[in-house]
Amino acid sequence: MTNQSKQKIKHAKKHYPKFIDLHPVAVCRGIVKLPGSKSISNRTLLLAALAKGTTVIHDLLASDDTLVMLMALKQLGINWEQAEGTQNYTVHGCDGRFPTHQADLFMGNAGTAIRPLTAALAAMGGDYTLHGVARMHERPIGDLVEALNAIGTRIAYTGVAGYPPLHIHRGQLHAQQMSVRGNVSSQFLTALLMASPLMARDQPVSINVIGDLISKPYIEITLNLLQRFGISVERDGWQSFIIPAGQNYQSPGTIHVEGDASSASYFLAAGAITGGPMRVEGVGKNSIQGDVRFVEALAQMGANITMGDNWIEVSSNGVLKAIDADFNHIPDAAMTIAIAALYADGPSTLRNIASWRVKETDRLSAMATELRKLGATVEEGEDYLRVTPPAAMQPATIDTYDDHRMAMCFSLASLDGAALRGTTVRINDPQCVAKTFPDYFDVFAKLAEQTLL
Ligand SMILES: O=C(O)C1=C[C@@H](OP(=O)(O)O)[C@@H](O)[C@H](O)C1
Ligand SMILES: C=C(OP(=O)(O)O)C(=O)O
Repeated sequence: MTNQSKQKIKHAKKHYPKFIDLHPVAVCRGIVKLPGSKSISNRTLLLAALAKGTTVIHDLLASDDTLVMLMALKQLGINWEQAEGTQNYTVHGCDGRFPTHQADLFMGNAGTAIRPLTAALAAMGGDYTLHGVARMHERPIGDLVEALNAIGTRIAYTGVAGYPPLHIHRGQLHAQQMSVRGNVSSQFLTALLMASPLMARDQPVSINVIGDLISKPYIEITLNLLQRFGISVERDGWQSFIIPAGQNYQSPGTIHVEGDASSASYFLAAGAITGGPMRVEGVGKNSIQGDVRFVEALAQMGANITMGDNWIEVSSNGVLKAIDADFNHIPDAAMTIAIAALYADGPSTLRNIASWRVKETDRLSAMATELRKLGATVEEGEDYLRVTPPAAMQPATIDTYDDHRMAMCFSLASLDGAALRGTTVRINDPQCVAKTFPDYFDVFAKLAEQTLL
């Protein structure tokens, strides 16, 4: 990426100070209009770029993760325009072949950008470099690279084997059957699925999943969007997928991005903790995002949930029950449950969340460290977390590890001042929320204001 485009991404960031102090808030009630889904935005951008025809995307997420995808597509020769003053974009598809065959692409820390782009670029072949922030170079990508190189692509590690940066050369595809491990990140399977139509010209492509697949609902998002762009996939459960030969990406014309269900979790939890009612608009019972199932966990904790096609509302009597559940299907929203657990009537256990260790930071370790600062007793297992709420929460300075979800989650420790359960929290380096929700703290503050009116 050129210095100029790096500059643009930097300027797009909302600038928060070095820390934000949040004082106890009594009740959180009101209505929040959600920003667009990160998972849907980045998939849609890439599919629109690969499609034949022009796609108009409504309500794309404005954030670091989508900016790196937009800038990468531009460098790859894709023309797109943003309608002034809106989050609506027109993307002119390349019909399966990027016009530019040489590029140096900065991927920030966006898993939804680097993984699918690696697969698509490797399938086409060329001379491409993909790199990101320091943490991106610690996030595994080896399972994806191995799956692709085994059928003839040429992806090389330019740093540490198994991790970005990567250099993609021109390979020679000699097989149509891929195998990929699914237990580190579902994004590897998503990436192969998205690149498969580029390989299935004359023969079908098959993908076998080796071992367990984590984060399964994200594969449903991928399959749903592939279908909207004209690609049908045959499947045998979560074990194997076949992309029939001769299908090309076709623009659906117009596509609308739902609100982000993971971002919804902070407000929904706020309603459950303080009583609410709290409503989010932009996702509802018709959502294609697995993270809407976050409300099942809140319901299990005793909250009341109502849902329309495009909204979700949470209220409660302010008493939350402890929970012991498997959160493999909603790894991102599960972090919000770890904070809701501070307000529960006993110890809560979050199971099957080993993938937390390879995300924006080691989230199991970070979460345990920061929850303890508030006075909670925390047991950190290899793949689980047990949180025992403190008798009274202690004021704390929370470190965020350049992880947007750490910053957003811990804002909830300030809630329920009415019941004297919330505390003053200082959130260090809050600008990290720019990854998926650049004005999160403004929206959070407005909610507290709405409540006071
Ligand atoms: O495909 C996606 O859009 C995502 C998949 C999940 O990652 P893993 O499959 O690595 O758990 C999730 O944590 C990430 O925020 C987004
Ligand atoms: C894990 C996350 O991001 P990424 O898409 O970079 O994997 C996340 O947003 O919580």
